[in-house]
Amino acid sequence: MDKIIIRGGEVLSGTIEASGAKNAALPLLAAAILVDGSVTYRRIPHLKDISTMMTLLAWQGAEVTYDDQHCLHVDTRPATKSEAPYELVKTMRASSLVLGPLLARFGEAKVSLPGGCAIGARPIDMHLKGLEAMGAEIDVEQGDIVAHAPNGLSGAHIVFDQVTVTGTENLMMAAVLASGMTVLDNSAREPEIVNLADSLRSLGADIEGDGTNRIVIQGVERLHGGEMTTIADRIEAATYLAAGVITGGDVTVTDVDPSMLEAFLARLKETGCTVETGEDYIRCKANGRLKAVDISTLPHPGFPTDLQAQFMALMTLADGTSVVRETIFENRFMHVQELARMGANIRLDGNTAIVTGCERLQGAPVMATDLRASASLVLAALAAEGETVVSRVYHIDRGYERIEEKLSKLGARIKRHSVSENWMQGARLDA
Ligand SMILES: CC(=O)N[C@H]1[C@@H](OP(=O)(O)OP(=O)(O)OC[C@H]2O[C@@H](n3ccc(=O)[nH]c3=O)[C@H](O)[C@@H]2O)O[C@H](CO)[C@@H](O)[C@@H]1O
Ligand SMILES: C=C(OP(=O)(O)O)C(=O)O
Repeated sequence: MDKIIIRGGEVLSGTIEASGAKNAALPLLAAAILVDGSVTYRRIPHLKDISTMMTLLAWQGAEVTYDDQHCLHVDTRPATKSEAPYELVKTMRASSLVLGPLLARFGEAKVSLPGGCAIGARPIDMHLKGLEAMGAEIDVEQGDIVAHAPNGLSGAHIVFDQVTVTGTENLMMAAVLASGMTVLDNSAREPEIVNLADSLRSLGADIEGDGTNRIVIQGVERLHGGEMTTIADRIEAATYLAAGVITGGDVTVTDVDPSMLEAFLARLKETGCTVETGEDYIRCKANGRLKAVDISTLPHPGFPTDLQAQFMALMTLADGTSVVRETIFENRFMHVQELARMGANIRLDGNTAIVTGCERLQGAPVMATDLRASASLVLAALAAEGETVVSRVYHIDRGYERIEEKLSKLGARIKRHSVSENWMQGARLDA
């Protein structure tokens, strides 16, 4: 288990490129199961969840080859297994994404249920209800979802009770090869869903309305091979912009479409930062102490839950009191206690955190508990006085490609140590 050591107090400035998005690349990779041909993937981030998905596809019998770190080829035509076993997918929440594609392709699937995680329950009942409406028979046996559609899937009208990102992706993929028309109402509108729909269309799928509440899919006989390119990781981009702002700096992230981050950038402007955007870049510059701003997480185009922890880190040093409301995940406040160890003043009340900005944070040993909670600790550490040691950084590695390298490029003093080394002796950055 690696640790990241940060000596705070450096003002970050400069320019970095956004990586491809984990949350877009995973559904694109799952979609390979539907394709009767070879798919070339571009801008695939080098992350643990991605290698888990590739291992799964290879285990099912697909040919998976790397061109370089960010480009790979997947051909699922040789695949014969319609399963996603626990041992292979237990660390990847997105394992449920292969359920729709496997069922569409093989008429059967056995997929290990994603467990709960630190941020809360991760139910998939709406995915299952949708697949049943399309003709599947589904049982849960010993932690696995066992699904059959011996006569194939048929189009259906599905109204989601609640906006679900993975649910929308799963049913959209299942519907692409189903017979007839599927209508998905109250669909999620995240940019990652548009990325998936665009990619599937380029391989022959008939999908309309992605990016809106209603998606209409007319099933087709087959998808042909081709290319899929992952969109920029908007959450990663926003995290680096926040790193600039929390240290009083000026950071530009390139290769990212700013329209994906409107809610976040609007709140950042309210804190008093200067935000400049171009077609494919975002620049944020701090102008003195941030002002406190309230946020409430919502499905896209609302403020993303995946940025709640990072925004809270900014608010720990803001002038005034901000109210942070989490409406998507009941337990996504694991960072609060760790931020408190660094001197933050945060009171929890149900799904709301009341953050009273303080003058300074102090470095401390802290523990990462989930992906974005870890990012918030890194942000706090960059602004804190002294040294912070963040342990359990495997959480960060699920979503941030080369984080030390990127932050170092912006001027941060950050280093990774593996516990196999004597990190207590070798870790200090003040040499
Ligand atoms: C709407 C939303 O912001 N979704 C976030 C969610 O996506 P993810 O796809 O993981 O989760 P969903 O969008 O499906 O879940 C949204 C909400 O619906 C509930 N639910 C979902 C499916 C289901 O069958 N039954 C059910 O009750 C969940 O408990 C949650 O409260 O986590 C990802 C990782 O942090 C984020 O990138 C997504 O932005
Ligand atoms: C929690 C996240 O991912 P996952 O759904 O893979 O757990 C995230 O991307 O913030």
